[in-house]
Amino acid sequence: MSPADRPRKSDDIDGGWAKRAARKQETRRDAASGKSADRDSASAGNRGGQGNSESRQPYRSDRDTTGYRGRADRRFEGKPRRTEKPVDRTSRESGYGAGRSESGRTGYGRADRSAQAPGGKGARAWDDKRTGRPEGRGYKSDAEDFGRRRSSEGDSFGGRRSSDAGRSSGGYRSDASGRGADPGSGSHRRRGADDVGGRPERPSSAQRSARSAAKPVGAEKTSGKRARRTGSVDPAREVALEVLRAVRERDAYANLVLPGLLRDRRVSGRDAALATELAYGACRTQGLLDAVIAHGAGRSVEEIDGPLLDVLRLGVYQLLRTRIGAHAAVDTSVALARAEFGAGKSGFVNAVLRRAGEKTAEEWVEELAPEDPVGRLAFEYAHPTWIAQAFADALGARAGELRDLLAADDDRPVVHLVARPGEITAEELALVTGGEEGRWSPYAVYLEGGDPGKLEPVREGMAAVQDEGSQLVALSLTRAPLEGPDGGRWLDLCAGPGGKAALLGALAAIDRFQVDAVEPAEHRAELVRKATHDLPVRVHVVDGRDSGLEPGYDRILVDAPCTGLGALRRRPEARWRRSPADVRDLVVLQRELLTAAWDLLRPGGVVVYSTCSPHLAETVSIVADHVRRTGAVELDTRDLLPGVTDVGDGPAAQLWPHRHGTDAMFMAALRKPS
Ligand SMILES: C[S@@+](CC[C@H](N)C(=O)[O-])C[C@H]1O[C@@H](n2cnc3c(N)ncnc32)[C@H](O)[C@@H]1O
Repeated sequence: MSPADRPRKSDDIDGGWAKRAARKQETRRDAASGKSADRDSASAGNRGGQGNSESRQPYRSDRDTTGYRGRADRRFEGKPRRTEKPVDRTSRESGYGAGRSESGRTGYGRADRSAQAPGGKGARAWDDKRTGRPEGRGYKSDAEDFGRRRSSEGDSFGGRRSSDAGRSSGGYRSDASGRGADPGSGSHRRRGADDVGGRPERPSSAQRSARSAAKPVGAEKTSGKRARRTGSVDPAREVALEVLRAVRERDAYANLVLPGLLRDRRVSGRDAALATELAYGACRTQGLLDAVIAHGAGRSVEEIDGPLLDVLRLGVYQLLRTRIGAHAAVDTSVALARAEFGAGKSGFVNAVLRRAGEKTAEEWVEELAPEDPVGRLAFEYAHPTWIAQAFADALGARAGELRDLLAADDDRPVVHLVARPGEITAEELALVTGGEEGRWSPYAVYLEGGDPGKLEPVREGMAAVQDEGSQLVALSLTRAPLEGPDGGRWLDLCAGPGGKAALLGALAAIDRFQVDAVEPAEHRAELVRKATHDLPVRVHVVDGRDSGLEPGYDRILVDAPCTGLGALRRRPEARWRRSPADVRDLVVLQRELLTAAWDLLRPGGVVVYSTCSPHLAETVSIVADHVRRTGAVELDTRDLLPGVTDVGDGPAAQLWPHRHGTDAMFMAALRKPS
């Protein structure tokens, strides 16, 4: 039986988690104060194969009546637990249709208005006029709730989509599902010329006072005096604009830049949530936005100055993909442009946005999308056509699911945690975090919101953020049947940043096995070291194609460098950075890495080849070529994923965001004939 399949849930979880967390803290304190290493090793558990038998089943033997259950009950007293609440998984995981309106609009207008005028009566009256709700009916608290939420993209900040907020905050749900879900109804859906026509509405006094503290983007570099004088740019949009600029000018990753900016500018709560939505949303939908901008400007976007284009993208995103009021979208964009470039260019921004606001997103799709079905869907869901085509090819006979897939790809992913085997069970982790146990991996927990970095089990290294699909890849390696006994030599040939190496290491520790982890990039190797520091994992900073490691491994994971097309939802700008040329380059490396792994594998051993891309050239083509060249025996990978449905016709397995709620991970298990 592989370690992954051992009984994992304690009969009684009292004491286990809390006691182990306390031990870890004690160990760290002792280490800091130089206390005996003997006691450290005795109390910290038994890593790296040096331990006693407790390391094999630590959470079974580890009980304490003062422990976990009592503490958890006290800690979560009065709070609803997600495990006790029926959850509409289908709607959350296939996301788009239920979670967002058909038009892709999100409910950020509410948060936005609150951000501009916290509790401000003027802004609220305006809001209520447009929504038809009785004045003052609780939108502020909805927005606050929304502001506290986060996405897995945002690392430490960010908001979840309106529908998610609605699920937990009651009042907002009917609003989102009623008005937002129907593309043809509701006061926010269609904006006539009166909404955006003429000059933008003068902001309310509450809006003006909330904005007055804001310092315009790039004020120091560009037009500081003018910017300070106008003083009408809100901090959320300033930050979002800076993210767009960093992505465009420096090829930065939005989800790496944003948290630092929010911290530096002290933007938090609702403003942080709004900044996150605007920055990520505008990055993600760039293709659609640019088509509308080019149409409105009467020239291609390449002919528009980059910084000005950023302002336009931010504005058009608000107009087409959020329920932020048209006048607020235009007004704030014009203010940003004026602060940055002066009155002349702000007039250009005003004109382009007015044109963009003359139609809904659906109407722009009707007018501007290509006619072929894949190109049209790609345009509608703001994906490059070649990527949508690659998805359709990988879906094969079920290419009819392309719309669902693209929609799920546009949705913010739910945060998945992995409960480190031997440290904490998924059941315990779900209770501690208020999360929900995963559907497919015995170690997965879904988190509704919040910053996972602040959770105690994560801080203590007992759990980590990891997509459930990635967990299944690591588990499939440990479950694959070998010929002959497992000698306990495992290899992760492409390990950085170490998510799968950590799960493999935790499972290996239970059997006192050893994992070698290869990563050629030093900074990524350092991340592997951090992720696996208390596990039996040795990190080698070498090229996997020429590692110099001793052959004879029982199990090898080749989680190959790939285009990442299966994880686009995690990297807002990624889809516009990739090109078909990347595929051509990467398949060469992928083939070479799989060959190198094969040479390091013992007869009867198993390689799992995986990618976070469903592109056929990176997946089944690589495997078929390898089988042809080496005579590898292709195992039925579906057998290694018990309970996971709908992963294809085999022998390889393909996960999908719209079917499984995971990244689109591909995996194939290959055994070397004895
Ligand atoms: C898809 S990522 C692996 C993710 C990792 N398994 C995890 O779960 O955290 C691919 C990794 O392969 C590394 N890589 C790139 N070229 C490589 C090579 N020639 N040999 C080994 N690893 C390589 C990349 O630096 C990257 O960290």
